[in-house]
Amino acid sequence: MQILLYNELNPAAITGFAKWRSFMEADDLKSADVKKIGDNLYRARLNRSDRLLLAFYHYQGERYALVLEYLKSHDYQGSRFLNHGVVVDEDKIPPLEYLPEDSPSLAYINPQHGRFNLLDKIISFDETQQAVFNLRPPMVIIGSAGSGKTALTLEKLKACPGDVLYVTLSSYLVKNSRDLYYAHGYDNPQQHVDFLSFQEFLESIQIPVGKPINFREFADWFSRLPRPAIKDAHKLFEEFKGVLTGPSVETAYLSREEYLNLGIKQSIFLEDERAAVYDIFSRYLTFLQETNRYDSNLLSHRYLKRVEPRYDFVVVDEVQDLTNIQLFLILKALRDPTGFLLCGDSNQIVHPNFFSWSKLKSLFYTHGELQGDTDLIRILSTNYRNSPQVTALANRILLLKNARFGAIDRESNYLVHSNGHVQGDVVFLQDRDNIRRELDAKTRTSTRFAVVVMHAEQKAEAQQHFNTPLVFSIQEAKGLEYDNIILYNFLSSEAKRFHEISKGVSHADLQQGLSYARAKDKTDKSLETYKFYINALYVALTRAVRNLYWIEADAKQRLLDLLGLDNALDTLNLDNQGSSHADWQREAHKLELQGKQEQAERIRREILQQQVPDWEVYSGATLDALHHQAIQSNDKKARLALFEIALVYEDRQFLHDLLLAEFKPARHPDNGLKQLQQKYYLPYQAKNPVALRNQLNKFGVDFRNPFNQTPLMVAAWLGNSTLVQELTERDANTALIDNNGFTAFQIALQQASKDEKYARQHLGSIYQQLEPDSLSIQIDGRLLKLDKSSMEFFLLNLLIALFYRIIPNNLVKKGAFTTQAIIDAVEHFPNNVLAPQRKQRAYLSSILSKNEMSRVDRYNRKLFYRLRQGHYTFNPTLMLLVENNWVNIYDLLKIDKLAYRPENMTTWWDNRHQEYWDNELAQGRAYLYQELQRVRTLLLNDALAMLKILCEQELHKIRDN
Ligand SMILES: Nc1ncnc2c1ncn2[C@@H]1O[C@H](COP(=O)(O)OP(=O)(O)OP(=O)(O)O)[C@@H](O)[C@H]1O
Repeated sequence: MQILLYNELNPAAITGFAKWRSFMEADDLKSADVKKIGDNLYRARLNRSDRLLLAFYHYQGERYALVLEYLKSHDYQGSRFLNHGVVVDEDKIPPLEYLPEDSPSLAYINPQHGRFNLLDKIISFDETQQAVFNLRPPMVIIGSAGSGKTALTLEKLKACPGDVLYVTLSSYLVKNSRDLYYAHGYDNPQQHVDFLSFQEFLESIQIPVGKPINFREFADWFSRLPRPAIKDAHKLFEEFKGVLTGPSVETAYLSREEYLNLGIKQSIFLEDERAAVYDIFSRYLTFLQETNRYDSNLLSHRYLKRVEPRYDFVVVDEVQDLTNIQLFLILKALRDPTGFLLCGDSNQIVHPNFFSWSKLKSLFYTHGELQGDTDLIRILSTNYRNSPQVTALANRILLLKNARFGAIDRESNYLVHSNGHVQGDVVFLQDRDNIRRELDAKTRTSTRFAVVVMHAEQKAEAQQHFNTPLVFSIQEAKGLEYDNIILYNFLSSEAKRFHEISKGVSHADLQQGLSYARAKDKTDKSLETYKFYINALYVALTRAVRNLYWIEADAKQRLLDLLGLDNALDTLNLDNQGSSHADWQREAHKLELQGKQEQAERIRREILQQQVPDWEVYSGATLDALHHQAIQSNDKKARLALFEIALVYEDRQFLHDLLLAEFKPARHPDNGLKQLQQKYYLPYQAKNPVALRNQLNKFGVDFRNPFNQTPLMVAAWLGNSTLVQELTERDANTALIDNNGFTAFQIALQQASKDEKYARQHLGSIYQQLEPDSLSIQIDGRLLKLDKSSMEFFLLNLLIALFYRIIPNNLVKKGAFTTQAIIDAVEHFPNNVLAPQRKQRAYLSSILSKNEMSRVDRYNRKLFYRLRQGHYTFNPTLMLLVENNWVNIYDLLKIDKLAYRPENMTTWWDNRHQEYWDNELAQGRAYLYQELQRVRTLLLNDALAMLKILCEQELHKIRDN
């Protein structure tokens, strides 16, 4: 057997490793003392106290033992791979006698290299990947889709200490990469990583005023222009982004003269159209201003003055999707201008954005600190995702592109080898009724088949034949992957253009391989547009992991022949393909995260047949209306509803109002609670929650009950870990809030802080599922993402959860949150939720004071305001991103709702001495309001004074000139 070692392990530091290794290599399991402790997880004994964790795999007939972790002194508790709290009773486990027969196989193992890397899965880098991994930044990694760029960059990122940024355009990719980085409990105290979308990166410099403009809004505005000389909104939008505002880093946008003088290959519009384009562009600038929208290129240019160097290392993924100015802005955030790694694939550009690797290089040499001929670029050419059959076809497209247009630059000039661990097929089909019917009938309910067309307008036609909700235009398909892709009339819809593209190219040209030569016709004005069509085709078919079903009405097109597709089948026989309800729910969720709302909604409507509940959900305005109706008019139904809400949210004011209105049940909240349980919450406590599952299927996983709670919130409230698990598997949204402003996670923290049994028995098993990845906050007008791995994330969530419970009783003494209150709240939290060192008084006090808003500290998140010594409340200017809206913390948590709970009283509705305490608390609340207002005024005055100084400086400058 062969032994591979996790790349972060140092064998020299593992006592007894060499001896143990020799036992394993000789397949002597007995001497190596191996015992199975989990799913493909084994422990081996090195000596009396130290252990190794391993897993077995095979690859190409060979067996491998992969050493994952070195556990000193039986430290199973500290393992990344074991559930915290797990007890491994070694004496009770028999030693392993034979190697497991069913060990999983790996897609690839590099026999030259005794190491492996680990993200969500084991990765053994091939020689090229390994060579890149060993390089020092700066570097640029180019590779086809599925060549391991993201995997490699993330591994590279882990090796960089300090403040690190991972940034890319798509927020879905950001989430994915973040999950890969933290997979299997990865933790690196040497670095602080921000995972940001480009939009978030802009917001982290300063939250812009207004909203970013998107194509839909642009097209809407454009359609209202009186008789514009240019008709194509999409093309214009691309020109504005890619030509007028994107490329230059010196000016925000090209002047009319500069634009009119652009070379023939620098614009997608002909010379005689450009004056009209510029006229529309001028109006576009006014439109942006008038509607409070911003263009991210123009904003990037403005932010060049504002961005500060704050990162030691930056990774930019999918760099080809960014414009020069956007990239330039990102790199200006570097402390050392050479600390970057960019990766991308110019063949995947489906916008005419004039990107080329050589232009990118010149950006660094002209504006960056790079000198001479630093060899920045590395190419990855093995594909680990697509089947060899799909890769072979993709390669022919690259050859054709090269033969027709020449190399755009040397760096885009490479073919791809398939790793070949998945096999598939390319099936070329005639566009006939029987074929479409067969495909539709067999695949319409499968999440593994998607239809791709060239233009958005073609989707309607495709949808007449294919009933799957998974129909995408090429713009939408970018970044997606499916086992099977149906390419529908991709060429026939643009037959003329593809005919142009294939003109003058022969089979012999494609035999010659790639050559680095310029395009045959240098004045070819349509090059950039054609490049878009050929790239679109490349992107479309590389979405197929295994099989491609390519249907064309005109199967005799020259380009098809060049690709070796000369014999279209006119019959097809497929096996029935179908996916489960849960698969479709997951698919809808995934598409939603990727911003593909249209397809996600179709899945929900047509496949999941989701409905909107027929009951009223009370929150915000509907709750106010209910209150009015219940109290002002003698409406029994409304009174009962308000009573139930009072019980759910422990709202003393509502209860009080109902008592005054002589609603009798309000005198006996305990009876009311019992009925409430029966009426609403029993399904959540059932062992086999059939009724609840029916509701989930009917209304979706995040439906709201009348009290504005989602099923996940209720499950968290009850501490029902089986249900939390089931809901998380159905992708329940952890970011939603109830009427208290609490997420399911905060509800669990609140319960655990007041109930020892809950904390000990339930919190540990639901915590990770409920915990959102991060919390976005706004401080000093800038976005900050508090990652869940940080203590600030934990503390802020905890204090939000404790707000209504802790603050009132302290406020009557003019106090707020104290370290002691936090210690009491987390006392029974298990160690996997909060490590013992994080429960220590000194540590908790240091986190509170480090994040006090006036404290000078590089990592101060300014979360808290010190009301008096040892007493903290939230910074009054703190904003949180809640359900996609920025909300001030004191609009989320309402000071008016604070209610005093005397310690000697057993229930929250006990109203003895209420008047006295209400009075006391009213004074406390007035004090808190006053204090917060004072802080806001101080900050405002400071800001005004600063503004005055800046204005005066500017005035002086103007006068001096
Ligand atoms: N050496 C390897 N051995 C096995 N699997 C690998 C290897 N390198 C990459 N992979 C896997 O191949 C898949 C594609 O990798 P990755 O997503 O990093 O590619 P990419 O180049 O970023 O693709 P895209 O441009 O489409 O985003 C991933 O599942 C990754 O784990």
